[in-house]
Amino acid sequence: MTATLEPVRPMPTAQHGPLTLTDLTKRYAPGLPPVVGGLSLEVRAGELLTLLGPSGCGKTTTLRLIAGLEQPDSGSIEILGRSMTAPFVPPERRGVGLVFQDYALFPHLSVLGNVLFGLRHLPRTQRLPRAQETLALVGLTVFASRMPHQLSGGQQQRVALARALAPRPALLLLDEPFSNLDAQLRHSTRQEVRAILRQSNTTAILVTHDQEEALAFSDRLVLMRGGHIEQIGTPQEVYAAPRTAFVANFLGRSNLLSGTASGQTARTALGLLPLMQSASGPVLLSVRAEHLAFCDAAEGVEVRILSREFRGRDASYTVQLGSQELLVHEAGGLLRPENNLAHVRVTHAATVVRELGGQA
Ligand SMILES: Nc1ncnc2c1ncn2[C@@H]1O[C@H](COP(=O)(O)OP(=O)(O)OP(=O)(O)O)[C@@H](O)[C@H]1O
Repeated sequence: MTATLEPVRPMPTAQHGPLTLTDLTKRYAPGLPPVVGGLSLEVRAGELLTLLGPSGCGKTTTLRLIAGLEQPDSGSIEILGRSMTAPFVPPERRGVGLVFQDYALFPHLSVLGNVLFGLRHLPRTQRLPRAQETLALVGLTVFASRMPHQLSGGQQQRVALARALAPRPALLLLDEPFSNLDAQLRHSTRQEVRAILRQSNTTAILVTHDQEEALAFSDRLVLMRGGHIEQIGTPQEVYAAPRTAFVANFLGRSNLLSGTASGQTARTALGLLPLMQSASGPVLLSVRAEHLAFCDAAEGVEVRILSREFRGRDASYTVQLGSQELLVHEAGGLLRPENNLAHVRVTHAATVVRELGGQA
């Protein structure tokens, strides 16, 4: 992976980002709630953005709308400042590359043939150099004459990536591209693809329902729920400061705890907790499972260990505090027996996910 790929398309200006979605709405059937409802989003040049959310929240539909494979009911899509929706621009004229989970390589064409296929619009003399340059970018030069079935899943996915990148799209759309790969290959392919996109300064949108993938891959992630954006931000921002109980639970494991806030602290069943943001009155707080720690009796509150699970790098304990069950993650082995009393304390400031007296 030593080659670089110079963009030939006009670089987006401050006014013309690679993609702007405004109030995008899509219903598959009249009368039913929209699958994508009033979604607005600005994607920045060279950004790796992830659409993350539970099954059926509208991720793939959003991607298909951007690609032109579906038409929105209302709202607009602009790519490099050009409207795709008024009038409707067909997929092949959008300058958008697509990579799907099933690679969709042509089985009867070699690796080089697959990459050349997407370059038919170029003058003949430019096609071969461009295909070779792109194969070098994805580290597959030595496999150019192989047939797809002679490659591993990860290599096939890199061919699919090369085929999508070769025309130098303004925007690359990746729909669950790693989900057909086993755990180890999935991890290494994800890292390789990320490095390739960075190196070619490609703007890309990844769809996934895998939170670990979204956290590792994205510059910003968009957490979707029921066709709308629940929260958008860098992975660190969204993980550290979930704005709603849904986000807190979807991204990582959180405990939701009620309390009474007064400025930067709240009184809860776990004692007086520091808060990430100030609030007053009744609140719902999120406390990450890894922000609860077992401790000596003098430092924490008493809980009963109900069950435990070994997870490799840590152990997960379900403990009972009064009528509430809490999740505690502890690094190291499976050290604590079930059905025993223990003590826990909170090690980090809690996040206010809802002020119960006022607005959400
Ligand atoms: N062609 C279609 N006709 C009717 N309903 C559809 C169609 N495509 C998707 N849907 C419905 O729209 C909703 C959103 O689907 P979509 O595929 O966008 O979700 P998703 O977030 O990508 O889910 P997943 O992670 O399971 O792929 C789902 O309820 C789905 O059943």
